[in-house]
Amino acid sequence: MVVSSNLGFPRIGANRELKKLVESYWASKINATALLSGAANIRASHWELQREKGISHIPSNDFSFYDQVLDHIVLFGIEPEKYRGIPNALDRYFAMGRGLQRAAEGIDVPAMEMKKWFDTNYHFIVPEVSADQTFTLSNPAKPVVEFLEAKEKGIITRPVILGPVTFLWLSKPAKGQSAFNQLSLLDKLVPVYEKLLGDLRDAGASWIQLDEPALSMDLGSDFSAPYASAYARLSAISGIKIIVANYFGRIGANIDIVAKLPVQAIHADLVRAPEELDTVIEVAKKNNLQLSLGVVNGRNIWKVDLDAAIAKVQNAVAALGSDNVLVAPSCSLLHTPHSLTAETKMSKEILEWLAFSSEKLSEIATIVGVVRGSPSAEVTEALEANRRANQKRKLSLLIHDPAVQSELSAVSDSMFRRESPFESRIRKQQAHLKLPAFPTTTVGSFPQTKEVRLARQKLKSGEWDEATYTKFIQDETTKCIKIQEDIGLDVLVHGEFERNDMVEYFGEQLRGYVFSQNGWVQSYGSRCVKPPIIYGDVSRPTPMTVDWAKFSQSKTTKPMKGMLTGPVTCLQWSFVRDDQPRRDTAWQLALAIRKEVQDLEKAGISVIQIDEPAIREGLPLRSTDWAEYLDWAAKAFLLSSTGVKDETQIHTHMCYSDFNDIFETIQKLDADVITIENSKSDLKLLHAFEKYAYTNGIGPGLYDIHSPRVPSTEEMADRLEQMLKYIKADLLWVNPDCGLKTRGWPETEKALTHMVEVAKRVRNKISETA
Ligand SMILES: CN1c2c(nc(N)[nH]c2=O)NC[C@@H]1CNc1ccc(C(=O)N[C@@H](CCC(=O)N[C@@H](CCC(=O)N[C@@H](CCC(=O)O)C(=O)O)C(=O)O)C(=O)O)cc1
Ligand SMILES: N[C@@H](CCS)C(=O)O
Ligand SMILES: [Zn+2]
Repeated sequence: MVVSSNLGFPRIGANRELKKLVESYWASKINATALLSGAANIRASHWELQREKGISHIPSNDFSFYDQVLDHIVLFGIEPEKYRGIPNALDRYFAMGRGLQRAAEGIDVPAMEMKKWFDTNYHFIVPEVSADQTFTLSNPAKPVVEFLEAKEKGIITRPVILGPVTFLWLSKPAKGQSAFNQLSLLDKLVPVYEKLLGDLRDAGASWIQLDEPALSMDLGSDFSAPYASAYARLSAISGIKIIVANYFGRIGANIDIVAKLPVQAIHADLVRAPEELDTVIEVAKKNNLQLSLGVVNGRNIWKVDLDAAIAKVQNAVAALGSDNVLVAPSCSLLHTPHSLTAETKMSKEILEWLAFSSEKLSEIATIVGVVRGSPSAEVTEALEANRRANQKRKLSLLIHDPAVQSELSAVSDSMFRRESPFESRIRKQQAHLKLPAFPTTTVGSFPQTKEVRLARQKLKSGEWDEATYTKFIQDETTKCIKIQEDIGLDVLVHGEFERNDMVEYFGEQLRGYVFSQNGWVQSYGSRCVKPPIIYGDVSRPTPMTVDWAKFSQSKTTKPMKGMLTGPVTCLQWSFVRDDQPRRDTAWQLALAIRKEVQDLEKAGISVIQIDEPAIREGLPLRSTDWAEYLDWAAKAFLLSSTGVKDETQIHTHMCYSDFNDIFETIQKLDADVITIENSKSDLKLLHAFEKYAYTNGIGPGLYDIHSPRVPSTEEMADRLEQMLKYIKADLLWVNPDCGLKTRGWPETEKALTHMVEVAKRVRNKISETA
């Protein structure tokens, strides 16, 4: 019988209960017991929900207090040395995620590096391994504990574990270690998996899901033998069935690796790679494998086309037999919100086109109900409702806007270029901005305190009127500007207090977008985002940020940056329509932002930052697809940014990624200044400058903003010294890694004071030696 299955459920809870629990624990408002029991309640309700929805293979160990990769670091006993002195296991765990500073106990540890999880907006903690690394299974082991927890509730789950090859592929050499082939550690890691799988079997598990999304990447033949040998050992464990899950992309040439895996089932992402259906069926048939078909999109929120999905499943059933087919989401549902239940305010017409995680489970159950034959009345009605909804979406008058389409077709080459090259622009800009050497700035946001968030909640609930809210935000902005002046920063920002989020805020003001009330998705740790939804052609009915920019500039004589989110980031961090190429949507966004940039310039704003933190994240997983993406993505940024005079200084900002791969594209964006994350990745970014002589202004972040830890002046001065080895002094800016919205005020002021002190020191040093 065809099996309904799930690869992972969003862990934050229907109303972000996990976020609230974890943050209360960090603030010492609840103790560990309350945290643990709250978490157990969340897990129980998710397992129950999946059972009610009719899912047979329900995942466990998809829950995490911070990040699933961090969980594996603990599971395999490879916490870096510097955290081992922290006595309490939970505090040690969180310290790795977010750093810990407890002066009284002499504890001062930074967070481990965080990176984007493949091409998603989820961030994972990067495991650190040394060439002589040893691994031990933690006791108790989290996957076993959570399996037993579900079993006690009568649910036999399918534990989800990150596969050994992907785990090592994601890891990096520990600090101080020179590069080595992490795969060489596989032989030492596999015994830990053997023990874990054996323990899970003894606990009563029959299926285990090993996630190997590295199979979506360009791996090369070096990976073939390690995959084969690791999985040969794991499949020798009797009494357990293994499903290897690939997601986020096509398997491509790695199909040769997959075909040799001696496991019981494979999962393929047929949303990202629909063209691979025949290939995976063939491989499954030849190798006597069960096949899990990822036919419901785990990365987007549109209702599935049930007929198309059913046809794919029927194909597989015809070839493999119904006992060998599983129906699944394309990837874990971690990347879509919990459920549509709370959406009471969205346009009914659009709401009907959507499916969040819970609704996706129903879609899976419906597919299975149909392919099993003799569908119930409920299944038949679900199928018909799906057909009606998708048909209505196709024909809806809300989607197409001829004005936007004609503007898009009128885009010309000159709209991708500034008037003059950087060398002459920067002279004109400097004549008017008169900035010192090593100008100091910040990336945009300042602490989004509880008060700021509550103010917005009061506005939403009607407790405050618009005028009261605006006055509150104006006061916050004014205070923030004064603080920056007191600290001595050179180019100021308004602090972004009026924004709930850097993408959602724009989504709320653009046509072609709707936003949800409760469509939260985990971004990292306890932090969530509510991606707005692009359902149609995008345009800007009225200026979006000009009033705030004018207000802020009026409060200071220093340059105030206009602050916008770039088109690729708006695209990447929204749920995007799937009925036209992403390029077209990005360029529509770019045209809207271009108008905003021009309006800011007209309003007297002479420095405008267009953030593109997600440009690297959008890079396709396979390098053969890079050139096409990079071309349209760079053009989207250029389209948004080049419609201004030479005198207007365009900044951009990037974070959360390894940028070495796209350095040439960063140069092509031709921003006058880029502030770019750098501090957590051990200055790896700077090595790119050995290859490429970057020609425009650049501020590699001097400190990590994800941790409440205050970096010392010396620490940042050292970093700046390092940077000077790679970057010409007259191009170098001094700034943090990213915006400060997640920080508190006390640490923000201290850290920025140290940072400005560093800039002053280096200016003095340079003028002494001149
Ligand atoms: C820069 N980053 C961003 C990414 N993606 C985005 N879409 N946006 C980003 O900024 N990806 C990469 C990184 C990830 N980094 C972060 C950093 C910080 C957050 C974050 O702080 N998220 C907030 C939610 C932000 C938000 O939308 N706030 C709203 C609603 C706030 C709220 O929860 N209100 C409460 C009431 C008030 C209260 O009690 O606090 C409620 O409704 O119950 C707002 O400000 O109005 C978070 O809290 O997680 C995300 C990604
Ligand atoms: N301007 C934004 C960029 C974050 S990536 C901020 O400062 O929060
Ligand atoms: Zn950033």
